[in-house]
Amino acid sequence: MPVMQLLRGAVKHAGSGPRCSVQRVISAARGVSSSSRHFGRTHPQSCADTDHPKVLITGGLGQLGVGLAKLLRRRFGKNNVILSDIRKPPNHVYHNGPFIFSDILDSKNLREIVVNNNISWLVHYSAVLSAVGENNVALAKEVNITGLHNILDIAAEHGLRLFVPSTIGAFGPSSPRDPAPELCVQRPRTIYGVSKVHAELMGEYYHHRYGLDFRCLRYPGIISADSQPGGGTTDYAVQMFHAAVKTGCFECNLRSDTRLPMMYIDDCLRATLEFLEAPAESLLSRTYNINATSFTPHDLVRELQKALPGLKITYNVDPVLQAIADGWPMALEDGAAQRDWGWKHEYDLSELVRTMLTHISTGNQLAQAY
Ligand SMILES: NC(=O)C1=CN([C@@H]2O[C@H](COP(=O)(O)OP(=O)(O)OC[C@H]3O[C@@H](n4cnc5c(N)ncnc54)[C@H](O)[C@@H]3O)[C@@H](O)[C@H]2O)C=CC1
Ligand SMILES: CC(=O)[C@H](N)C(=O)O
Repeated sequence: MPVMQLLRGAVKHAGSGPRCSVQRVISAARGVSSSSRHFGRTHPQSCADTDHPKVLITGGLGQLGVGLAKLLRRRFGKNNVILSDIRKPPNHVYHNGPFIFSDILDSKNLREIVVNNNISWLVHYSAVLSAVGENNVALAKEVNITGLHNILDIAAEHGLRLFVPSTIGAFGPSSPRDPAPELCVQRPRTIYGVSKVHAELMGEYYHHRYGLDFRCLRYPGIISADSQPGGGTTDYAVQMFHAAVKTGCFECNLRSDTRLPMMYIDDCLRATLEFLEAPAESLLSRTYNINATSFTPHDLVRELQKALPGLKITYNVDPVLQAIADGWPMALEDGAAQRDWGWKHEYDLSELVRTMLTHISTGNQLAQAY
């Protein structure tokens, strides 16, 4: 495909987009002049492959961002990974590496951050999750859809490698549930799910149309010990661990037989890094399922009671959350991720429970010691 034709397409796109200017695309195109780097169809390695990438993480103060920053900083160097969010970071985060304020709805500010810091990889974690989204649809639309549009445009203009997580919530009641394949009917009934299907499709469109190095993993519910979940349907599982250790009792808001795909945070973050580092030519797809374990509240209680026999659980089902969970898959089919970039999970339910209990108990002992 002649480069000029592609650039014309890019300029046309920029002119019609709400926040793109032709000037910016022309500047991007200048960087392309000797090859079809940014908007070409050749799907190039968009970061400096011989160097460490310079990574920006949006929404970095949520359940996943701080852990990912820690992992990426170990690999690429502390100053090459910038966390950002619209909230004030706790002291330990502030002192552990670069942090800046960034509202993804402010595309000018976002663009400045990308340019001034020479960003080459963007991990887009900002989002409003399923439970909060059903409570505030307008906010979910703004953050998950308008915010994503800003991110896509900036990533395409500046030739970034862009990672956007999707979720089990991108499937719905009419999707196959056990397991959900990579490609199937996706008709979610939450604004969160709809926005994530939109993100998958828009990212893939930008990849095919402009050569954006878009990468997307559908995460299961993530279980972590030292970061709190941000308002999702799978939050009960993380809360149950903390309550089990601290008080010995817990009221669960999902039915005891609700089976959902879950993953320990270390598996999730490792998957993200391995996928980000995978050579572009090995990726036959741009959106992959990843799977680890699946359990019900009842399974989790049984496993926890092996270590904490006195644990008492009651059920007070939230009908909104239950309806969401009932429309989600019980497991994800992740053969393509295994085949294309070598994905393999490490934590099954018993290993996950053992690790979580160790972390939470140690954290509590340390907290008591101070
Ligand atoms: N935690 C989980 O179980 C799963 C998470 N994911 C996805 O992974 C990503 C990260 O998830 P979590 O860390 O759990 O989310 P979270 O809800 O804990 O954190 C999201 C962060 O986004 C920030 N944010 C909200 N509005 C913003 C704005 N306008 N500008 C910049 N930041 C803004 C919030 O302040 C918050 O720190 C999300 O995209 C989520 O959909 C997908 C599947 C499972
Ligand atoms: C599975 C997710 O995407 C998230 N944890 C939620 O429950 O909304």
